[in-house]
Amino acid sequence: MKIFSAAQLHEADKITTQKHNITQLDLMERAGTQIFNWLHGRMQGAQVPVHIFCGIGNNGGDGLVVGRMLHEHGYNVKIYIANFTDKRSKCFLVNYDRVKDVTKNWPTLMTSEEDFPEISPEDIIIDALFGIGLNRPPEGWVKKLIQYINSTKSFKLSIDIPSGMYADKALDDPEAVVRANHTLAFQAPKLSFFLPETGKFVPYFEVLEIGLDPEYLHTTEPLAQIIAKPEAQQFYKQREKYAHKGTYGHTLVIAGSYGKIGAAVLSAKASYKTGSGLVTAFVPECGYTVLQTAVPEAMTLTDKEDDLITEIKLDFEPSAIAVGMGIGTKAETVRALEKLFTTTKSPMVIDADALNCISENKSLLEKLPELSILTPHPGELKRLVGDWKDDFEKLEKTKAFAKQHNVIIIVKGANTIVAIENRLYINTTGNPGMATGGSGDVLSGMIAGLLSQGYDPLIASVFAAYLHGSAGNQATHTLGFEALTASDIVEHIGAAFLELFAMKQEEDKNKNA
Ligand SMILES: NC(=O)C1=CN([C@@H]2O[C@H](COP(=O)(O)OP(=O)(O)OC[C@H]3O[C@@H](n4cnc5c(N)ncnc54)[C@H](O)[C@@H]3O)[C@@H](O)[C@H]2O)[C@@H](O)CC1
Ligand SMILES: Nc1ncnc2c1ncn2[C@@H]1O[C@H](COP(=O)(O)OP(=O)(O)O)[C@@H](O)[C@H]1O
Ligand SMILES: [K+]
Repeated sequence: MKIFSAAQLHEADKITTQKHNITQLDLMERAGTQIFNWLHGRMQGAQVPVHIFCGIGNNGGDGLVVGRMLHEHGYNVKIYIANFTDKRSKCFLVNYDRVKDVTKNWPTLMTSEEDFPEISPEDIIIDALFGIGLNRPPEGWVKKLIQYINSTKSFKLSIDIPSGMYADKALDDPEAVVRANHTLAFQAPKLSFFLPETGKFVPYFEVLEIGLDPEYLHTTEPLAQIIAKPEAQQFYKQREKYAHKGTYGHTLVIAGSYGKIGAAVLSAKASYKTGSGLVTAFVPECGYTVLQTAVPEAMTLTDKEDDLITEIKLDFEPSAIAVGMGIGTKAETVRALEKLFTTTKSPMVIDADALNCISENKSLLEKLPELSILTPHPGELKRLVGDWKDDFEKLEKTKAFAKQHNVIIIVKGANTIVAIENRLYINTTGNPGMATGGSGDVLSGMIAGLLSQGYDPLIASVFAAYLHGSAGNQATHTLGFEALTASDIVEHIGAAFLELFAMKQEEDKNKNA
């Protein structure tokens, strides 16, 4: 699914009305009807008071359509207009009159704090104050209205976007955003829903199709793409009946130092669990017995040094490499990395301390093989690309860096984001239980495992991020969040693959019935 900017959505709106011979008003009616259907399906006529707060733009217009329909279906609905200016949109005005025609009363106009209505905790609030047309932070009594709405215990449903938030830029005032329990977004989610500073205002959302011109949506380069199950299913490559272990590549995991050999264990296991045919771990001498015991399936090569990696000597050509987990940043290790970068032809995942080595020795950047996959968490990213003022600037800097150095960057976090050239892919799986030591090591092993099987670097990145989050989700079914560890993510990689097609099997069964 694609994510569009506010400007693109307004353009889609315009093109849809021109090409499909419908009016803006028809589109608003469709949008309002979708919201009404959503509510009606859940409320089934319940007489819970519904308070709809409308602004004076098209978001307010949507609120008026919903209010009229709720009234027509016998609901207990009250409509308020936050009349912060007289410059009302045309469609707003038509629907304002339609409400009067149906209810025989004008909606309640609010022009100051004195007009705020009483709201009981069990009432429902619909927030139609501002949509994607917000162009400055809400101020004065309108900000107070938002704070008043937030102070109630009522269930709050935002139309299109929580009022006070922008679709594609940073928040001006976090005190002036509706704290929606749920958001119903038209046609596509907004980029701000997925970034830590703004996403916290959108704990749950659903997308409602309103039939915008498919050609425009299909051909327009989006701000970002969402990777959910339908996309992930398309990435999967079926294993062949006559395959042998050589068919699925030989992954090399270069990881560990004294006290951090576990990083190599997790990564090597994750590569195998993701389907790599063979896995070799390259570790300092002190890791030999640990590896051979903890991952008997893996072959182990060791450095000549006991407690760190100083020279990577191999007796085979790996089909993919994951390097950096727990290796430290000592000068000898940096030299070993430099040699690896300049001599290897294998696709590579560069993680953790290898990234820190690069940050401290920027000349290494020029030596990175094309389309290497860098997997920084936010701290490592900052050291690579410099500080940012907000999440949106972080993404811009990340894209610029990826383009300049011809690499893929995986920005890890609650919504892991993959950047390549000017494009962004946003992962949708994962949970806060995965904020636990070693879970990143598992991800690098998984990416390398997919690379080894011949997945191209971009697909390996987005697919591994998806499967990693999905494995974490599967693990929570029996463990919850707190008890989840990186090893549990590894143990549930199989379940993540199975889950990928669980629905499909159900559908096939139904088809055959
Ligand atoms: N293609 C689409 O996406 C469609 C969008 N529709 C709705 O239209 C919305 C966008 O409508 P609009 O562009 O009219 O914008 P909004 O309804 O978001 O409101 C913008 C209005 O509020 C004013 N305003 C902005 N910031 C303000 C502030 N801080 N204080 C006071 N006034 C402020 C603006 O000057 C403008 O008059 C969408 O979010 C959606 O709800 C639907 O009606 C139909 C189709
Ligand atoms: N709140 C969260 N929701 C979803 N995924 C998360 C969350 N926190 C962390 N993760 C995932 O866990 C991994 C953590 O990686 P990292 O910080 O490198 O851990 P470590 O260095 O301990 O291996 C990343 O893949 C990240 O996306
Ligand atoms: K809104």
